[in-house]
Amino acid sequence: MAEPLLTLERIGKVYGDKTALHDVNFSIYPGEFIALVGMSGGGKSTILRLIAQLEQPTSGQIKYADPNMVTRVMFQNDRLLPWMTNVQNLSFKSSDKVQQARAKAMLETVGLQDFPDSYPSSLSGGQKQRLALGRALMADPQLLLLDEPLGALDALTRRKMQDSITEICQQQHLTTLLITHDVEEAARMADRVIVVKDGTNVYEADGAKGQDAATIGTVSEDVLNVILNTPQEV
Ligand SMILES: Nc1ncnc2c1ncn2[C@@H]1O[C@H](COP(=O)(O)OP(=O)(O)OP(=O)(O)O)[C@@H](O)[C@H]1O
Repeated sequence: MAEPLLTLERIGKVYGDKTALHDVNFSIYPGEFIALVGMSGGGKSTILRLIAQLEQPTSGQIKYADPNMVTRVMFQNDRLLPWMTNVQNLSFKSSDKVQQARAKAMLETVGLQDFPDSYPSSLSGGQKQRLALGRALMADPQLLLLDEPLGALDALTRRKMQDSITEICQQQHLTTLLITHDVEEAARMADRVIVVKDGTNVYEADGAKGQDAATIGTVSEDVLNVILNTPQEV
């Protein structure tokens, strides 16, 4: 197996008198799609912020294969720039021809090639998230972090976006970490599903990416049981 892109070792995070994380341990390997699932308040977003180096752990360490690893985060809120056109949101109005060509190609990758010159306000919720994904990918991240990116979408759009994101991540050979409350989403999209509960990773299952509905259902049920009832130490 390849060397991990990063490894969390005995990670703890304390805010004042609140322990958000204690003893989190897992590795992320190149090219894999991991989903972190669990109930609200379990510590998923804190893990993501530590991996993105937006905050430092209180104890333990994160070992990065490349200390200058490029990460990008995609949030539920698209954070697009409303005064720029769609293509400008990707090129940041760069006059560099290569950057402009990359932005156009990226619009195609995320399925928005027909709307380069309109503004984000004219896009649907799903399309805005596609553009936000494209913007994150413009940085060529070694690790893509998805923080509940589909949480605000209606059920049908959400389903379509799950498939699109999985496909794009696979095509681009991205390493991806998804945070979601939605156990079925995790099972459908991920190679590996990690359950985070009460500040620690309590369970891990193979995901059902690219598999049939029955397999997705079995994985979801298994993971849901752990979240609701029967924690086991990894
Ligand atoms: N900046 C902070 N200051 C104080 N407590 C915090 C801070 N950030 C997180 N916490 C606490 O740490 C715990 C874990 O929060 P975290 O947001 O990581 O959980 P989560 O699983 O991502 O939840 P959600 O799914 O609701 O985002 C919670 O009890 C939360 O209140």
